[in-house]
Amino acid sequence: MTPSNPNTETDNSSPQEKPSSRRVYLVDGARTPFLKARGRPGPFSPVDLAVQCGRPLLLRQPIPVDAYDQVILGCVNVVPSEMNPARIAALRLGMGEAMPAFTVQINCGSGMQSIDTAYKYIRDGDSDLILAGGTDALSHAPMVLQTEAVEWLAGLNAASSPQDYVRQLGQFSPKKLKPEISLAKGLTDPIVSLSMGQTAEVLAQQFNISRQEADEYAVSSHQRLARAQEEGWLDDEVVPAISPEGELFKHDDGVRADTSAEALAKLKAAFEPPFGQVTPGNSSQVTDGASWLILASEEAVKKYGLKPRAVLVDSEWAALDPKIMGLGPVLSSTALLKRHNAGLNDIDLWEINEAFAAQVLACMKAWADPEFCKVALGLDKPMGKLDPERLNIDGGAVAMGHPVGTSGNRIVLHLMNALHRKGVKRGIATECIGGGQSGAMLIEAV
Ligand SMILES: CC(=O)SCCNC(=O)CCNC(=O)[C@H](O)C(C)(C)COP(=O)(O)OP(=O)(O)OC[C@H]1O[C@@H](n2cnc3c(N)ncnc32)[C@H](O)[C@@H]1OP(=O)(O)O
Repeated sequence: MTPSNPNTETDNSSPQEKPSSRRVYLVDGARTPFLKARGRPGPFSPVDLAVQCGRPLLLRQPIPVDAYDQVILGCVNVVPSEMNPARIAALRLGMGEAMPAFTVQINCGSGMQSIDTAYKYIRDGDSDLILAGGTDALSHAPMVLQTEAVEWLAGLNAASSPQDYVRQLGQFSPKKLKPEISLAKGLTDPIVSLSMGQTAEVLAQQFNISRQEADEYAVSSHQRLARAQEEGWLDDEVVPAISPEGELFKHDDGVRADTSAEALAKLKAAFEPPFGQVTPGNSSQVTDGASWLILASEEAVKKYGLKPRAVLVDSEWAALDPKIMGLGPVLSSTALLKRHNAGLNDIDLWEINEAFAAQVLACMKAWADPEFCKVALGLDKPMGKLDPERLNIDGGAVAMGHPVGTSGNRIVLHLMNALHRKGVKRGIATECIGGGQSGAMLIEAV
């Protein structure tokens, strides 16, 4: 199974030929700690999370909060009490009644889509300052009644006589009231009827990824994140969150510094029991969290005396068979690399969102596979081996979790900070997207 969608064909124009008339800067960003969903609604709704990290971010920049042109927020699991969370967040952040704000949803790409939309508004001269983010509280994903239960309740409401009412009551069975968890539905592709975890199993098979390889990758994700927390490398990026009850959350709480390949080997397959490779230990965790980035034009940088951290150089989206959605990063980022005449290791740092350990490993193997590169990417020779020391250097979603509408934003935010810490220039952040899409962004530290 190899992608061959014409949308993945790269255009060979140089970056100068794109209509990029204005530079777009990434000025600053912040996120909440990522909090593991533990079977009941967590302390924060999607908007609460966005406000928790948005407020300190806005306060630490010398920009009046009403000077932004707009607010764009990715969110997958919008809760019914927070329709258009972007606008609610903007108002709760005190950005003023006149602040336009809209929400974008492209599954796991939502937090990156908000950045890309902001980038294009600024690049094309329509805006100068945009707050772009992502938020999701997966622990708040609603439980929904099955159609049978809804029909029964409708019948009860429509009863026109006491006899009708009693007859309808007689149709009741407790089984009807068993709720459907909307999250499990949302994480299943409706076109190919595979859960996201099953799509990772497809890739593990196709690229011969062993359980051990996936588990070892997962251990390294935990170790890298634990180290980054210990060394304070996330202190600029993660702002503490305080619940209405006064509980303080300071760190991503899914990390397990003490995990080991031996412990992971004991876990049962989560999606294809009993023989599948994908387990709770080598999957991204189901999590709540939010992230924001401030994007600005050169004019806004000068006007407010901002100190930008990176330039957003270029972005790319790709689409492919939903069954192999996890290979999306290979398509979108190879298109970026081609356009900028770069190889995998010409990029100093990579963030590939860790939907599943096997999925990230499949991307690496696809780039090294001559047949895949020929058929799917139109290349005479393979892209080669991406140096693992350049990839997800401070861990990823396997260790910290994956609030789906947020992660695309988080990886760009973290890449910007990691480029600075390491004193290097170019980075690509890329992610797969349920439904068979992918986004990639090339940024350069300034
Ligand atoms: C485009 C995209 O991005 S697609 C991706 C979208 N996101 C997803 O699909 C989410 C994927 N992940 C999931 O669905 C869930 O995490 C699942 C189903 C894999 C696992 O869910 P849960 O069973 O709730 O996981 P949980 O964290 O409780 O772990 C289950 C067990 O494994 C153990 N475990 C998990 N990780 C580790 C670890 N690193 N080390 C040791 N034990 C571990 C837990 O302790 C737990 O054991 P227990 O039952 O004895 O307490």
